[in-house]
Amino acid sequence: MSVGAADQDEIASEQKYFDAAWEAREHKRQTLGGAAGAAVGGKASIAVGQAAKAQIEQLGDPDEAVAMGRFDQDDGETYYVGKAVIRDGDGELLVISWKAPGAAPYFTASYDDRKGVARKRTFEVERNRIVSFDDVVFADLAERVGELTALEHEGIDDAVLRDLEAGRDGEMRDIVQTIHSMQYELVRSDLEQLLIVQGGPGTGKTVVGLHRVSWLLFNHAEQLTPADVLVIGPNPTFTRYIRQVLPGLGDHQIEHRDLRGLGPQGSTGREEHADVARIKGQLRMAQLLTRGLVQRIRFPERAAQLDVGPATDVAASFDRVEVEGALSRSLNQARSYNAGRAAMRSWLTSMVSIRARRGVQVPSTAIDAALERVWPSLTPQMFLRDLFGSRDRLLAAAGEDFTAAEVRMLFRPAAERVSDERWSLTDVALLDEAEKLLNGNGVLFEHIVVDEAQDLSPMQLRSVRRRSRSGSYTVLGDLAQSTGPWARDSWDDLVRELMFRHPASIAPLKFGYRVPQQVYALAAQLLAHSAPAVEPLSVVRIGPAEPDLRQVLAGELGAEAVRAARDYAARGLFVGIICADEQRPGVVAVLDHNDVQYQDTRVGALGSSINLVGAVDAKGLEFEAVVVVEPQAIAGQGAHGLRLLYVALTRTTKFLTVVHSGVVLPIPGSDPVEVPALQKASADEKKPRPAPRAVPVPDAALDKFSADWAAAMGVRLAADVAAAAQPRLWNAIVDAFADELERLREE
Ligand SMILES: Nc1ncnc2c1ncn2[C@@H]1O[C@H](COP(=O)(O)OP(=O)(O)OP(=O)(O)O)[C@@H](O)[C@H]1O
Repeated sequence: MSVGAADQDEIASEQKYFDAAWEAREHKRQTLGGAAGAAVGGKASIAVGQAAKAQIEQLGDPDEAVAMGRFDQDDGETYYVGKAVIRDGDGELLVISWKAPGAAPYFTASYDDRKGVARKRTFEVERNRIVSFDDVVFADLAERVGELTALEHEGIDDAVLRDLEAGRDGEMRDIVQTIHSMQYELVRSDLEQLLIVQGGPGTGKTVVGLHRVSWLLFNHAEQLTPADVLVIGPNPTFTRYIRQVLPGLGDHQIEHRDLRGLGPQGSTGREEHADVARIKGQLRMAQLLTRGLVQRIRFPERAAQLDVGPATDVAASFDRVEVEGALSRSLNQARSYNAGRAAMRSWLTSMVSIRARRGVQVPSTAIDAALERVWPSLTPQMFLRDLFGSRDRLLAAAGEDFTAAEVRMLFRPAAERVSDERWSLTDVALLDEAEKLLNGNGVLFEHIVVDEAQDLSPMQLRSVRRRSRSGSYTVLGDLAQSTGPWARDSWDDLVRELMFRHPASIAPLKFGYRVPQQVYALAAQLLAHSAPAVEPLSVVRIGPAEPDLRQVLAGELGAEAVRAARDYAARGLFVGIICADEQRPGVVAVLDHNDVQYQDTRVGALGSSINLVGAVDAKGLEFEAVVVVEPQAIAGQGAHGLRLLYVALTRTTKFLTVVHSGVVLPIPGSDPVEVPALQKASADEKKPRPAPRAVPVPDAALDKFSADWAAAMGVRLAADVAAAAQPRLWNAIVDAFADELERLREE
């Protein structure tokens, strides 16, 4: 219930409390600011200054309200809950942090399990001024249990609905004030696990993942610093959309990366056929790369010996047997290609100094030139360009794992210069693999959040896995939105690829916060055809309008879409035009012809008014009004086009216009799907909450990982040893794997 005029006294008294807390917080900010400013020379002084700065950041914005709610316990105690803890001059707690265990009742109390809470109050504020508040008195709810709406049953109160009505722009906001108890349980669940959050569009997966990071940093400060956390999203636009959430929660310097840049070289938009993308996403590519790289280490064909120094003045010579012996030893002892190369260089340097004529100084360039002939210096980009640009190299590296046809598909002419080579999204994971083979593992993270994880290929998962120190992840995704070459119908393979050391669990989120009832009723018609195993979600609110379905001639799709978008924008709404690739030029032509200001999200950011978004890139984003152009074309984009259309139709928080040339939902005649609507459901329809599903950890999880590693490193090559031209070298490779396995076991 909301306050009326009679509650003004109550607001005034609350305001006094807010004012006092604000004074205390700002006083602390000033004191800390003084400490930060005074920290000039000296290590200790700088450390104090940095600590002070970090504390200031955690206080949040001076304009922000000191608290978002409070709860009154049965024992008469009242706690105000805010983003940061605030104490008065005597050290008395005025506000507790939402992340503190003591704040849990604010999020978890319900009418049937009050957790000792009599009343929960949620404030509506403008800066630090209280405008209104909503009270939930749990005893009242329990008394009227028979009359409760389904929303009240589920603990979704007026404050949530009010929050959802708020305007949207190009940046995601935090939801601290209204985190639902199911979301809160996920936010605070164990650090030491692979947690997979499966939920339909707009169920709050992303916000849950980000709030979980903030909660974990606060509650596991001894184990986790901001530098230990990595957040991975699908593309740069999405990363920009979410990147203010954690700073808004007081957590700065957390690394955000996107799949297009998760490696030593980002994607530069190379297009490739889905079949090629599919091959390149498979784990056997790791073996191909390993073999391809090892094959770069060899005694020069047809050469009788390896000479150091110019032909006219050779300083030292080595025969095939001794060079191959040295190559084997160097490879055997090394953890990476470049570490082996350094070992080989040391050997050459010391041997040359022994063999060179007394008094002759052999320049290091001569040693480098000889080394280059047997063990070339490579970057990931050089290595992959050479490999994909040579049928012979590909065939040799493919071994028996790839058919000749597959090798032909992998081949592409190499660009003249490495810097001109264009890289596809799937290349990024291969470049990352190459980087690991060349230089060993890079920075490791204690906790990794992976958003929109439903589309990741095994090679991309391997890229993620490589960055994990301990197997602690939060994976967010929706199987019903899984599209592309790696569309999946279960999380099993992802668990297999990512899990080590810690157990895995899959937890559902089922309440749809973003999409209004009328819009979801349309989108959910697709589910039975596109993802029959996935339950439609329960929508928490009714929107302002039915979907606006506009049929036009095929040639007028762009014009009508732009007209609809401009009308929405003229009303001050944040708009997304979502279309298939084939419709894009038509829409762009109309936008440009009419001088419409818009942002193309392909360039990596959202604008504040009209945005043009590809159906794939729309994943994870939301707008106040969405114009979906020609659903049939979106549905025709790839094998999981209906899922892509489902994504497009579920991006709006308020209005949806579908501009089509005849078909709104391109599915064979089907019965309408009953969408569970919390707004409409009666009280006794309350369903039990699904519990997180634990995925048992196979005893052999670590062994399995080791086996994968061995396979990827090419242990299967053992079979090739007999046929190999350089048996000693191959034996060394196999020995090197044994070494790697041993190291992994120790880890
Ligand atoms: N408890 C909540 N209170 C208020 N708003 C919420 C709550 N949970 C989610 N939302 C809002 O719902 C919208 C969707 O959230 P989010 O993007 O995290 O969903 P998602 O499940 O990741 O969606 P998608 O599957 O499309 O990626 C956001 O605007 C978010 O702020």
